[in-house]
Amino acid sequence: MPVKMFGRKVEVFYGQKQALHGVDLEIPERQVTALIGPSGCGKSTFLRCLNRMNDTVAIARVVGDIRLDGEDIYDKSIDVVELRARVGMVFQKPNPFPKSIFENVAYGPRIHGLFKNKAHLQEIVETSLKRAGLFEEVKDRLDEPGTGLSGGQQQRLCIARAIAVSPEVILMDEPCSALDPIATATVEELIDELKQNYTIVIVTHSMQQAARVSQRTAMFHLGRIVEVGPTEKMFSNPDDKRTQDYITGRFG
Ligand SMILES: Nc1ncnc2c1ncn2[C@@H]1O[C@H](COP(=O)(O)OP(=O)(O)OP(=O)(O)O)[C@@H](O)[C@H]1O
Repeated sequence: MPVKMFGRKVEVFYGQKQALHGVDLEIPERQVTALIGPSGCGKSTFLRCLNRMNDTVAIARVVGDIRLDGEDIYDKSIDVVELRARVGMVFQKPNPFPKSIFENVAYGPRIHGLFKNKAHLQEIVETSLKRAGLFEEVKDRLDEPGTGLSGGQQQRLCIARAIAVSPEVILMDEPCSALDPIATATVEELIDELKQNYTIVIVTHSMQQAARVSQRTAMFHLGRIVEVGPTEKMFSNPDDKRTQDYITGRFG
């Protein structure tokens, strides 16, 4: 698999406190990479480096080399708005805008000027909702508020919103933690389908979820990656004792 993104010697500081220490990670194209590890080990911090979300945290400082298709995403020439369209994000808590279902998905294409005319915008919205596995459930009420959907539907709406700007990479920070088991299963199936077209990086606290949806897993501990490899191996025969202890529930 070609490498879509990589981080090399990534260090992140929040003020004086160092949250990541020399993290190296390659993200293969069109696969799902899971980031696991105990609370506070730096998973979300690393995820947020991949689309420069840490720029929004005043005290955060990122050091190291992070590349998308070989290009340094922290280079001065990089337009961060454009970067975040290429590397989209889905958050823990579904966060639809207080707008209609249609406008939630149309928002990105509107601000990025990605459509030729009204019919084209409609087509983008419909395709994105279909890819997010939500279209059939909402096609008759596209003008109703996105906030009126169920939690699982809202999260798929947020995935449709991310997809609408044709991202290459989708970052997901515990996307199912606010969902019930049925909605979680639907979103997990969706993630599995999405990897045909997108590179996905997911932070999860659920070992079962990491095992179900990812092909590659990176285990974080105290701001470092202690082990990374094919998910199957990580969960059946890990090399590092900390991985073994974590996946068997002995800590974290
Ligand atoms: N905005 C911030 N300001 C200060 N410290 C922060 C900030 N965000 C994260 N940290 C610290 O950085 C470290 C790593 O946090 P991070 O959220 O990346 O961990 P995590 O592995 O994603 O944890 P969790 O699984 O609990 O979400 C923690 O010690 C945390 O307290």
